[in-house]
Amino acid sequence: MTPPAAGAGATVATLRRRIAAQLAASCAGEDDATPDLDARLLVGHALGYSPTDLVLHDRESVPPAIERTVEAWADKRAAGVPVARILGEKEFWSLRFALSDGTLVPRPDTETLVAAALAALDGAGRRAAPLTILDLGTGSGAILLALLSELPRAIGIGIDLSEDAARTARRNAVALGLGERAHFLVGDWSAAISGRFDIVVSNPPYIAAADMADLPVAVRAHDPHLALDGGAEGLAVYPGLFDSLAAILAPQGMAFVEIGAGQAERVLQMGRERGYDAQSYRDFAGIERTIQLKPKAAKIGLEIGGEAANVRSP
Ligand SMILES: C[S@@+](CC[C@H](N)C(=O)[O-])C[C@H]1O[C@@H](n2cnc3c(N)ncnc32)[C@H](O)[C@@H]1O
Repeated sequence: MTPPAAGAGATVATLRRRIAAQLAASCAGEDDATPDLDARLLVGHALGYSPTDLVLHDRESVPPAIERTVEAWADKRAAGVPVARILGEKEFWSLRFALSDGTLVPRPDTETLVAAALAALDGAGRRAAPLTILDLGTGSGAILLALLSELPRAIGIGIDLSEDAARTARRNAVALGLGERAHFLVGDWSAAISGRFDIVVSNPPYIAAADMADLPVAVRAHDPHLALDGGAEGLAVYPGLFDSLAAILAPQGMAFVEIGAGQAERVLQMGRERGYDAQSYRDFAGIERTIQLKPKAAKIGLEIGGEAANVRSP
C-alpha cells in the first residue's frame, strides 16, 4: 500500500504508516531494524499515547504542529539516532527511565539480571526481607530501581563514576516514587563503600576493544564510551569487581553481574577461582547473560548496612 503523502491532514494511522515507510526505507538491510515499532513510539510519544494505546486512536486527526515534530524526529531516526535518545527516555522492567548524555540506554537483555535476582530471592524466601542492595555502575538506575519496585522493604545505593549518570538515576528514583529508598553516589566502583550488602548487582562495561569499532552506530555514537569499554578482551572489570565482593557482600548475600555473549565460561571461572558458587542465567535469545555468585561457606548472620563513606553525592 502506498503511504499517504504529507500535508493531507494526517490521522494517527496515516502518520504512523508514513513514518514507518520512511524508516523502513532508511534502514533497509539492517537486521535489527524495527520501523513499525519506532513509528509507533515516536507518534505515540508526541501525542501522549502508549504504543499499544495508539491503535485505539487511529482515526483521530493529528494537529499540524505535532505532525511536524514527529517528522523532525523521524528524520533524526532515519539518520541513525536511536528512538530512546530522541525521546530522552526508555522503558525498562515496565518503568520509564529518563536518559542523559552520561547514561547507557538500558537494554531488555538486562532484565535477565533483574529476573535472576528476584528468582533467587524467591527461592531463598527472602523477597519480603529488609534487604540492602548495591548497584555498581548504575547508569540510569535501571537495575536498582527495577529491583526496588519489586522488593517493598529493600533499600539501595547506586554508584557511578559519571556524575551525570548518578544525577539522572536520582531523578529517576524520585520520578518513580522510590527516592526514599534509593541513594546515588559518584565513585569508582565500590572503592569508597564500607558495609555489607545482601545483593550486589552490576552491569559493567564489557565490550572488547577490538569490537568497539564494529558496534552499530546507534550504540557507538550515542552510548557513553565509559559504559561500553571493557578493555582488551571486554573482561577487564570482572576480576576487581569479584575481588571486592569479599568486603561488600553479606555472608548470605548474592551478586549478579551481566556479561556479553561468549563471556560466560571465563567469568564463571573467575568467580569459582575466588571461592564462589557460580551459575549463569540465559536471556530470551538463549545467551548466557547473567552470572550469579554466592559465597560457598554458609556463614551465620546477616549484616544489614551499606554505609557509604568518602564518596561525593551527585
Ligand atoms: C554498561 S553500563 C550499565 C548502566 C546500567 N546499570 C544499565 O544496566 O543500564 C556501565 C556503567 O558503569 C559505569 N562505570 C564505568 N566505569 C566505572 C567505574 N570505574 N566506577 C563506577 N561506575 C563506572 C558507566 O558510567 C556506566 O553507567
